[in-house]
Amino acid sequence: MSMLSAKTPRLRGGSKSRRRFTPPATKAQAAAAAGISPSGELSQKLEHVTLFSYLPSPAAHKPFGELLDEESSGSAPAPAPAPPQQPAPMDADVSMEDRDSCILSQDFFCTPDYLTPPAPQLPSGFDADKENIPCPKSPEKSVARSKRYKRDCSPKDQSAGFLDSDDQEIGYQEITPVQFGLSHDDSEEELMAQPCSQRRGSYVPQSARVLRSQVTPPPCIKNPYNPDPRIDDNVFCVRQRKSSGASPSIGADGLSRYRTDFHQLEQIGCGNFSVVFKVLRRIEGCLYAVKQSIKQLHNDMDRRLALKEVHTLVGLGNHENIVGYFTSWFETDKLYIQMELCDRCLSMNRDKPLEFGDALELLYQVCKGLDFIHGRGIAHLDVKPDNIYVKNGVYKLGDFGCATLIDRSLAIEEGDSRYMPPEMLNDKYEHLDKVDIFSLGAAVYELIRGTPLPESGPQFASLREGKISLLPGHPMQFQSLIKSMMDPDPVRRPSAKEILRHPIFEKLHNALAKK
Ligand SMILES: Nc1ncnc2c1ncn2[C@@H]1O[C@H](COP(=O)(O)OP(=O)(O)OP(=O)(O)O)[C@@H](O)[C@H]1O
Ligand SMILES: [Mg+2]
Repeated sequence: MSMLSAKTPRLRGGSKSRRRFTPPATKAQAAAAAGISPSGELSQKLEHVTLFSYLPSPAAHKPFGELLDEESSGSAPAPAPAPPQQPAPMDADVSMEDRDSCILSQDFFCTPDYLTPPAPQLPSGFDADKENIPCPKSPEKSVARSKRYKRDCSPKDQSAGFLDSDDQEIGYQEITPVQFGLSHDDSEEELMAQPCSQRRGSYVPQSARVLRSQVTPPPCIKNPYNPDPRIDDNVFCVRQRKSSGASPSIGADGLSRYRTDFHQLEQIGCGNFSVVFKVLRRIEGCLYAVKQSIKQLHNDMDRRLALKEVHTLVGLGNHENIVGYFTSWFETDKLYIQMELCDRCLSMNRDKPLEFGDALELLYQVCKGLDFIHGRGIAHLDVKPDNIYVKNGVYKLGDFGCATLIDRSLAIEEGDSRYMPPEMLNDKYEHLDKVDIFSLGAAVYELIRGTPLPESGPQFASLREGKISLLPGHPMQFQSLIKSMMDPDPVRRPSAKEILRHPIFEKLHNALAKK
């Protein structure tokens, strides 16, 4: 009986859905690795975050709204008598979680959202009836990576995608965003400022708003050692219309780090969870890609899930065939990841089938990337043309949002079902490295044929039974390699290392050796 007939393949809300599986026996380890335990990674990975223990006063634990109530009514209840000194709770996990959430909501996300006003702005005729006091809206719960939807975010629709996401946050937070002085390279900030300036009940003090309106982001500085022809020289000519005073430090006091450090050029991509922009780092005069989460990450769990990608990239280190990582930070409840800028991803120009030479090169280089990550005990789990980028002819694996440990000690999140092997559909996770091999085989197969892989139906099933159509114009040796990568049995699929040693790459090896 084939693996597929053992269990009907499930469709997960379309090809883009992801499922999360946490092995019951390893949940505690997963939590520890996610930084929930006292020895978790979070404190080590985020340079500016210190997860030390605050010993907050009872007031410090009060919800923001309650503190506002007390201040505004001027009748803060007398503080409760100090409780007798209690020994620290024995449940280390619980206490650590408390401490984390305390830090995460203040120190960690040092953004305008968390500025505490000197007094709330109450409507006139306030009658001291507490129930009538306007409070900030409660955050809506969101799940970082479970609700997948793909918005129309073609690179042409750049501003729409960006403003749309910002509108959401403005609408929800009722906060005046950073308003830089408007210079002609900042039309986007100008647009952001408009709806907010008309809002009532902002929780940002007037003085802070005035200060921000006088701040202009630092200019972009040309780097003479990096004459990048992709950068339009006009970017460097933008003059500051207003003086910002000590502009280099403005990122630290709640002002936008993104806008302070980067000049946004254009949107270059969009996934189910993120929008990616081509940016110029002002101080360096160099181009980067900055990936910004679409959804606001309101709660700790969302933020930890989003950080998985960052932690994987940091854990992996550098490799030519893995997209380069620089830094990351949270801002307005979104995660920003600064990465190496690539020219495009492979799903662009998909209408033109990949030629044999290019397919071979692609297979070889991505296998080198996979061999590197598998060697470090990590599986990508979302290998597909969308997540393979090209830069100067070099193929790079990106989007580590689904990556996990091969030993299954972390939660497993499935990637795009079009490239998913049969064992994943049957909840068999014993050979996670071979999941990547199947997905790469399927991606190359799709790119060679030039037609999208099915999301369901008989063709979807037969591909997972090892029945792949002939690829005219491609050597049989190559076709059988692709077929072996898509073998229904993960054990029979070659490893990345074995693929790299395949005789078909001999010519490539020789060419490389001659260089
Ligand atoms: N470093 C980069 N350089 C150039 N383009 C990039 C880069 N990173 C991402 N992109 C583009 O942005 C798109 C979306 O990025 P990414 O896949 O990381 O987002 P995602 O929301 O995690 O996607 P998914 O829907 O696959 O989960 C990519 O398909 C690619 O076109
Ligand atoms: Mg992606």
